[in-house]
Amino acid sequence: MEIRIEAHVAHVAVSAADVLESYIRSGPVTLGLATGSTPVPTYRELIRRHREEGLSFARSRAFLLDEYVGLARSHPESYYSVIRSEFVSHVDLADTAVQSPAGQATDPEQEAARYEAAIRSAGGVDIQVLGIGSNGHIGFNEPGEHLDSRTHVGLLAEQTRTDNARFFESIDDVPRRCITQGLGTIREARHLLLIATGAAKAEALAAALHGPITSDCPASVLQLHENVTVIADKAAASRLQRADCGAA
Ligand SMILES: N[C@@H]1[C@@H](O)[C@H](O)[C@@H](COP(=O)(O)O)O[C@@H]1O
Repeated sequence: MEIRIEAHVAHVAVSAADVLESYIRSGPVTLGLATGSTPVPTYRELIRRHREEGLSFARSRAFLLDEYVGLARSHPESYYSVIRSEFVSHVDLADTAVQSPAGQATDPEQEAARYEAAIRSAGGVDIQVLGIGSNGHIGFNEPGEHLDSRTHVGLLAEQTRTDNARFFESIDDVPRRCITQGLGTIREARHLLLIATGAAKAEALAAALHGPITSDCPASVLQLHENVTVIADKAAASRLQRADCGAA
């Protein structure tokens, strides 16, 4: 596992964009994209490189990690909409090349199985961007999730609904269910790129990287993967062990 600790969020974005750019330039690539606020500066940096440096996504395709159940795709907070407004619509990544679970499917369980199969038949994800929830979730795999789980319908933890209420008018508008790639699905990506910024992530990041591998902290499955890059700002890294901080 490589851990990079950067002084500022802007440096985190540059560092994460560097990792992604090396894949994007290398040929056809399948990106795993995350939503949430953490990767937004990284996406902005990639958009800048597209506009100013000719970075092309024409040979890329992408799968999203997760989606709320019950929100129409047209809802501004559906992850289908968010990834387009924050990233995809600003670069030459074809809209049809970006897949996500359909949160309004009449049978969400069947949709989860379809999405899992779609990722597999595309040959899997080359590089998966991940954020981390303040409770240690990745995707929407909440504490208690089986470490080998596949794409499934899940319930959002109350902590997650509280954290995400800022994107909605009130907490009552935050969906209670989701379709998320499972921890086993995420672990099959060939490279995991976890981005963490801000003091609110410090506890969860330390538990994920240094604590026991346990479903109490879903992000601890990163310790089971051979190719992981963690990029954090100083605030998020403040609880990491001294050796990691010294290596930065
Ligand atoms: N499902 C998403 C995750 O994919 C994201 O990584 C995490 C952290 O979000 P943020 O980056 O906004 O802190 O929670 C959200 O609910």
